[in-house]
Amino acid sequence: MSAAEGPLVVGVDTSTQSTKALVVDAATGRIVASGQAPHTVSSGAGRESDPRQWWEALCEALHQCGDAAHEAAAVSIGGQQHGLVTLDERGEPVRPALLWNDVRSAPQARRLIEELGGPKAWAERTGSVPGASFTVTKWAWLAEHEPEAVRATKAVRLPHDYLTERLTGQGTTDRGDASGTGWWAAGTESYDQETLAHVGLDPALLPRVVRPGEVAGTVRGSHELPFSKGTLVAPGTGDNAAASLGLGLRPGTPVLSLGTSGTVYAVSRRRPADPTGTVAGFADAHGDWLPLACTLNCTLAVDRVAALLGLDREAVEPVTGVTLLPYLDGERTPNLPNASGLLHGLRHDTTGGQVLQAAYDGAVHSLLGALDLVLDEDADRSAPLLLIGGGARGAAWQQTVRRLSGRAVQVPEAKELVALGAAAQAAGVLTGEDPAAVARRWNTAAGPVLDAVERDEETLARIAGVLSDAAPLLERGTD
Ligand SMILES: Nc1ncnc2c1ncn2[C@@H]1O[C@H](COP(=O)(O)OP(=O)(O)O)[C@@H](O)[C@H]1O
Ligand SMILES: O=C(CO)[C@@H](O)[C@H](O)COP(=O)(O)O
Repeated sequence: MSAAEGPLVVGVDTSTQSTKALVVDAATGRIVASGQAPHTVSSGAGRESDPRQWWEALCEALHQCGDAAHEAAAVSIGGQQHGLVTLDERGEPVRPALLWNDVRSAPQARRLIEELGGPKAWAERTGSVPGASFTVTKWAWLAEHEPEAVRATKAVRLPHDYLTERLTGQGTTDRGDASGTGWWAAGTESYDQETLAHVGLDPALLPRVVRPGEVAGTVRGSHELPFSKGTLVAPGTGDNAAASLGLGLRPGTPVLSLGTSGTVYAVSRRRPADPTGTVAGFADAHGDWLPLACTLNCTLAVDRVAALLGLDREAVEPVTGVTLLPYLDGERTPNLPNASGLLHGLRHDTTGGQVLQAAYDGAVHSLLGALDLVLDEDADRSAPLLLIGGGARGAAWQQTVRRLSGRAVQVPEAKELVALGAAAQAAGVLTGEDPAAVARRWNTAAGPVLDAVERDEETLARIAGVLSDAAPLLERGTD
């Protein structure tokens, strides 16, 4: 391994299933060392994780990076969005964090939309119509179901804030992650006092919103971490905003991310406000906007179907009449929080491989339905879709996206774009450079382009038909 040409920076991705850390040469983008450690998520009624596990996973991932992490001059954390972290007066979690894919707060979401002016008013004020993923609905759920936990809460954080604060000792967040709470006003770029008062959350419990490019703090002395005391800490951001930095995205280029969540998004110069709620009007970590649609069921749901069938995830066969809506966790796009998975069209000659392909088709259909909605009128609709996230490595995912989108697909060779985006942000606070320009200099989006194929309109129409016909069942759920 040759010596680094520039200072070293650390980028972290603390997502739903694991925490990954990269030590990167800020001059070239070369990955000098990496580490990864898993987390557990509860199953059953909700989706929860103990934030202390994220910290332990961060320490483990950094230790795997060895001496390189110790030499780093700056660090930044990208993390799963929306999760509600409640801390007591000692900074310890009051209870496990409620995660983005916990749909128990769907009734609170409906109620808050109604009580605070309806969907259009919400979209104009906060950029988004909140669904069960948004932090504000989780806080309302907690107030209703565990008032003692709310009373014990002395600080409210998002997942990336929690880890950043454990590094610096200061409560901070950034505009990208704050925009997914539902209590951040997109027009004024500040906490929305009316919403906070309505849900009984004291603004003093919230972190300071650090500006893009500003230093959030420095690493305080810690025996657990390989960092040197005084290492700069960048603002960090939500994982989708971090990946958009990591790709060096310019406005109008579409991204499709296949991880625990499926997301489709693009950077925009215009502040989004979609009153249908399909597109969340997030801020990015850069000063622009990140209109985004998200599904709850992506790689984990399809892997679960493969496991049920006893098949390898690549063992797909072409489908004719089978439809599978893989809404194992309920769904957010379309907004069906009570839904469960639905299989239609089974015949004696249907094979397991066809059922598996139908699961991929169902997962991708939801994302592609939102693709045009996240793009500005002036976006280039023939540009290749950038395909990222763990699923982008899989041939079945790649072929399904190609066939159902009818677009060329580019698969960046860089695997960890969230962690790379965080590293680019860390490099930015160190050198004063624009982090997206850092990522472009690192050439992170480079990768093979798979040509466009004819769009499979028949499959898209069949899935849309089943979705529409099954609406009452999907809305009702199984309880
Ligand atoms: N080679 C592969 N082919 C298809 N899917 C893969 C491959 N490698 C990883 N995955 C999927 O990627 C997922 C993890 O993706 P990742 O983007 O890291 O998730 P998250 O950020 O939500 O924790 C796993 O659920 C797994 O199904
Ligand atoms: O809720 C959203 C976006 O709004 C999700 O994209 C989460 O941010 C979780 O991301 P992954 O763990 O799937 O990367």
